[in-house]
Amino acid sequence: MKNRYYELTITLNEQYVDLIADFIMNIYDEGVEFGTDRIIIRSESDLTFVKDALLSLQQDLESDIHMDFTLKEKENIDWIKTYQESIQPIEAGKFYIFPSWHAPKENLINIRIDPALAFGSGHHATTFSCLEAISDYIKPSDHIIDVGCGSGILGLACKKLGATVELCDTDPISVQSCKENFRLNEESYDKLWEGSADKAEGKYDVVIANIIADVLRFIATDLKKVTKKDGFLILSGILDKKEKLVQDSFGDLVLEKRILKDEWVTLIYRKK
Ligand SMILES: C[S@@+](CC[C@H](N)C(=O)[O-])C[C@H]1O[C@@H](n2cnc3c(N)ncnc32)[C@H](O)[C@@H]1O
Repeated sequence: MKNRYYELTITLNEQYVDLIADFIMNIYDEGVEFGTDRIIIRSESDLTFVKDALLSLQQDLESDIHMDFTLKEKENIDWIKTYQESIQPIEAGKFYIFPSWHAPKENLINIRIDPALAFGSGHHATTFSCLEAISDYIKPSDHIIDVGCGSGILGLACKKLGATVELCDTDPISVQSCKENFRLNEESYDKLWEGSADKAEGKYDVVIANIIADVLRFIATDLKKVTKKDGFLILSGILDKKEKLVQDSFGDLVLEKRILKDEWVTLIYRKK
């Protein structure tokens, strides 16, 4: 891609737009945009030849077609590069989350996630706090479930710490994205399904659910049921104004830790 491009604007009477457009398309057919009283052509090559051809057409026709020309040289923006530069890697707890176009980092546990349709790039406060909690709470011997896995980032983090990992999500796009991210990171999960915690068959040392407060309340019984005695629940996605409601639903457990980041709360419970 060149650093600059040319933009030729031809302003003319509306009734001649089609006629001149046909002529232009015969000599140049890339990057042509039509308006009611103007035609704009963009190219990385100099467009003076199009302007000259139109001037000589005007003379040959000896008609009253009047055209004004503006030929400008403009800066070319590499939108892909600009977009990629806007997605920066992050460090959360023991983890370094980075997109493919960045290099991994030494001395941290690397997780490669490319932005996609599923939630979970690590940039949101809820995912970030969960990654911190995972850094502190997950042991290699743990069997965990990531309920509402999105991109699979939290399950991947647990897998990288040596845990046995199951994941689920009610959204099929998330399930697909989770599969792709495990493949991208050359890791394998132990189980993955479309659906929620009610379809889980086992009991887990740690249950992780970063879902909004109302859903956490709705599936509270299932989340508690699949947690082993003395196991932990890492609950996130809770807006501070909804925290009390979630605490009410999980009041029969022991609240071990509370993390607040921006207006998002993460609660870590232990089942008695
Ligand atoms: C905020 S995202 C979290 C994604 C990822 N775990 C993270 O921490 O970045 C919440 C995910 O939960 C899923 N979800 C919503 N309701 C659910 C439910 N009842 N059971 C399982 N997953 C659910 C959504 O489809 C979404 O992918």
